[in-house]
Amino acid sequence: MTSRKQALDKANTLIEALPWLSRFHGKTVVVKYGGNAMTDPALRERFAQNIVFLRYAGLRPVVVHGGGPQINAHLDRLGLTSSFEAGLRVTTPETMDVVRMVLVGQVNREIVGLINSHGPFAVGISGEDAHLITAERKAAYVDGAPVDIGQVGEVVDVQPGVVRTLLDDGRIPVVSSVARGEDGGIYNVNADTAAAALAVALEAGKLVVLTDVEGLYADYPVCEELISRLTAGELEAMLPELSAGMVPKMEACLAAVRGGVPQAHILDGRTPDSMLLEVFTNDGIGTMVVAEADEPTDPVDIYEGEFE
Ligand SMILES: Nc1ncnc2c1ncn2[C@@H]1O[C@H](COP(=O)(O)OP(=O)(O)O)[C@@H](O)[C@H]1O
Ligand SMILES: CC(=O)N[C@@H](CCC(=O)OP(=O)(O)O)C(=O)O
Repeated sequence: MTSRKQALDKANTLIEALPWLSRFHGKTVVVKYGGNAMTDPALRERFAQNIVFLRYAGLRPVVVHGGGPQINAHLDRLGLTSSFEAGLRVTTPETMDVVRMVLVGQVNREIVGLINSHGPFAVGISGEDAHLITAERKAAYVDGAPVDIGQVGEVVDVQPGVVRTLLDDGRIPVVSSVARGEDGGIYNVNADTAAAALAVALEAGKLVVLTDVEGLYADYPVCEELISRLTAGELEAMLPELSAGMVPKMEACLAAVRGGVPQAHILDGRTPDSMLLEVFTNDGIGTMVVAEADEPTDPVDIYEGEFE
């Protein structure tokens, strides 16, 4: 039986969520779900519950998913290899076929299915649909020298109408990071980059990036100093030092806050309910990026501002 103390603790947790519920009610939250955070079935189910919880709590969640490990597994099965430059997959036409098939045909369907076991919410779309994401060939450099990374896309336009329509209809859009090109081509956009571009276009209240580390470490790969909060300027200064997958991730957070999204978060997708803890409790977890040092992120500051 639940003791009086346990019951009070539960009630206090719910009450603690109240100012956060008030602050984020009706706000769009773009959640980037990374391929490395999707590998455990129990965590995947928990992720779907968290997303549906956000929806019932009155937020407007949009999921943008990756699937790097799943693409790698499929390439392996086909006996194909691919390499990465500056955290981006070198994408030949043959690789592009696999990327599109795995992201749109497999990973997107799995996430939609998981969410829809809780109700008729999720609708899967590709960035190609209704001109949602338009990209052009991205120029890449390694040590200052240009390198050909093939059909990797740089986002040049986002038409978020289809996502807004789904949100207005109470749905949860689940978006694959494949984009159309104005040249008639198809482009492989890093999912962190796609999520940030969509968050800016939707004027989201928050970008949440779920991955397989606690957040951004100042001392990677030692991993003892987690950075809990940093400004866009501080992040920009760190970018040249970052390695591998963290490069597109942190560039995405920077682009989001510079594009007007008030806060961007890197959270550990291996921690059950990290999204709920981040959105609805006073416990800061992971790494938060804000535009300026004095950016108000506590709901109390917001109330004072509003009711003075
Ligand atoms: N400074 C850093 N702090 C944290 N992780 C880092 C850092 N630099 C590089 N990494 C690496 O980046 C990885 C996350 O990127 P990635 O593997 O692309 O994840 P995802 O599949 O979630 O997009 C981490 O697992 C970690 O190994
Ligand atoms: C250009 C580029 O690198 N695209 C990524 C798209 C998927 C992705 O971003 O997946 P994660 O979020 O799981 O890393 C790729 O081909 O792996």
